[in-house]
Amino acid sequence: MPDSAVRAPQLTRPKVKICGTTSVQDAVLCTQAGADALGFIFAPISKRLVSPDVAREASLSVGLTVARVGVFLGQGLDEVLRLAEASRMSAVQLHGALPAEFVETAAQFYPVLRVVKADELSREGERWAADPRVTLMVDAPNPGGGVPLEWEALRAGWPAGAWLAGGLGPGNVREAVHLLRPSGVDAVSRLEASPGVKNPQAVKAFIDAVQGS
Ligand SMILES: O=C(O)c1ccccc1NCC(=O)[C@H](O)[C@H](O)COP(=O)(O)O
Repeated sequence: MPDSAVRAPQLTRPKVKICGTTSVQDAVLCTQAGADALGFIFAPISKRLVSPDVAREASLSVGLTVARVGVFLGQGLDEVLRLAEASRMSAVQLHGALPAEFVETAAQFYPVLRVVKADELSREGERWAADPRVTLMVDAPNPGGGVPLEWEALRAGWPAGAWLAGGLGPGNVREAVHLLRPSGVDAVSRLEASPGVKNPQAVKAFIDAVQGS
């Protein structure tokens, strides 16, 4: 059966989040290329770690309509909220094994992009389905690792509204969007010249590919 016979056509294109912003210059570059959201990584283990001061300046440089998402892994709630506030984030992205209460409390302050692994999707999808403050994002086990997921295997249980990350780039994002119809896509590794530094051509090609999908 052709794909068009089993799925309604997507009426709106997925939002595009470009992660790992470490400079004002790259924040402006991604915004001008058409990004809907920029990710700023505050997880200390990341090779794309950004300081709150730079994130704040970048956040204030991109105008009203671009979301600024603070990315956290292995950090306490106090630290998440403190860094998000200091750097003028408009949302938080929470990785790792966390109790639902953690996510719930964070959602009282910021919209949450809750990152889950493929095998957590069903349980977490049910948990947050009725909560508009929490959006699920499915990512590879190693965030920022540039490794794509098995999209076909995700199709059957894909929840409405979920976002997709993991090894997306200009060359494969159209296929992923076609298969899963995510509400948003997120990428970093395949859009960089080096860790933490964007490749302008790759950023533009990625956003253009999503907008044309
Ligand atoms: O990218 C990192 O270094 C990182 C480190 C720790 C936690 C999260 C991290 N990235 C989060 C993202 O949102 C990435 O864009 C996402 O994992 C996709 O990355 P990639 O597969 O490289 O496109």
